[in-house]
Amino acid sequence: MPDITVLISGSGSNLQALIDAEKKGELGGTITQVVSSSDTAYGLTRASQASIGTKTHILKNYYKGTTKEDKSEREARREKFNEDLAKLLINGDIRDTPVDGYTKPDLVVCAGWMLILSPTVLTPLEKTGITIINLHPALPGAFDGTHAIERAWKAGQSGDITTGGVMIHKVIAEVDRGAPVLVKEIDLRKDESLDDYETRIHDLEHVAIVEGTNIVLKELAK
Ligand SMILES: Nc1nc2c(c(=O)[nH]1)N[C@@H](CN(C=O)c1ccc(C(=O)N[C@@H](CCC(=O)O)C(=O)O)cc1)CN2
Ligand SMILES: NCC(=O)N[C@@H]1O[C@H](COP(=O)([O-])[O-])[C@@H](O)[C@H]1O
Repeated sequence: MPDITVLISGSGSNLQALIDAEKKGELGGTITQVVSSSDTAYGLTRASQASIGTKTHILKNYYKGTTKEDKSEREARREKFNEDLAKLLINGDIRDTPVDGYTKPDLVVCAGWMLILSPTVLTPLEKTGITIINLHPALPGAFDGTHAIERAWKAGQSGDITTGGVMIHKVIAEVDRGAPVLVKEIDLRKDESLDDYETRIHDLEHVAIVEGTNIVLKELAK
């Protein structure tokens, strides 16, 4: 079975959907590690409870000793963060050679990973044959980036759009513009609260993340 690494930054409810699918024999791969950009992410607890190995890779640790005004220094630190993330995923640690016993993933799933992956990450992974996909809580070409759920809801309430949704897409340098793997639409309802819309979106995500991951895993098996 293909090995999967899941990238998270927060609650990990989509990671939990993948864990639950694997437990039920409904996931075409094995989640072998979870990498979090936050050391307080509840998703780390979910992974540990499922006996999945976890690692953290935290940008603020690279920024230590700098301030927001140190823009060029922080850009350099972020590049180092990205270089090390690529090594972490490929080698199992931020070293240059593979860790004994570590198996690199076939697929990386961004499930609420809230950092832009630069070419410094994407290029080495592509060269190593690792596919990366992402879950985004909006439709292709709409509301790229962060806070997409609230932005779509506001557009629905103002009547600008009548359909929202989620997608699983391949990850490329251009954020949220990679080829869609799976798109699921829902209606936007006038006078629906943001909380209620968000609940419907999350429910849809938990189906889409499993379905979309399985679609890609089937592609990889060809
Ligand atoms: N190169 C790519 N990287 C990532 C993609 C992608 O499609 N291409 N998808 C994202 C996930 N995501 C939306 O689905 C997303 C997450 C975060 C951001 C963003 O602007 N992050 C900021 C920090 C924001 C914050 O701290 O609140 C940043 O990285 O500086 C945009 C889109 C995963 N990465
Ligand atoms: N642009 C990326 C983005 O907004 N991702 C969103 O982060 C949440 C993670 O939830 P989770 O940690 O409970 O899985 C999900 O709603 C996901 O769509």
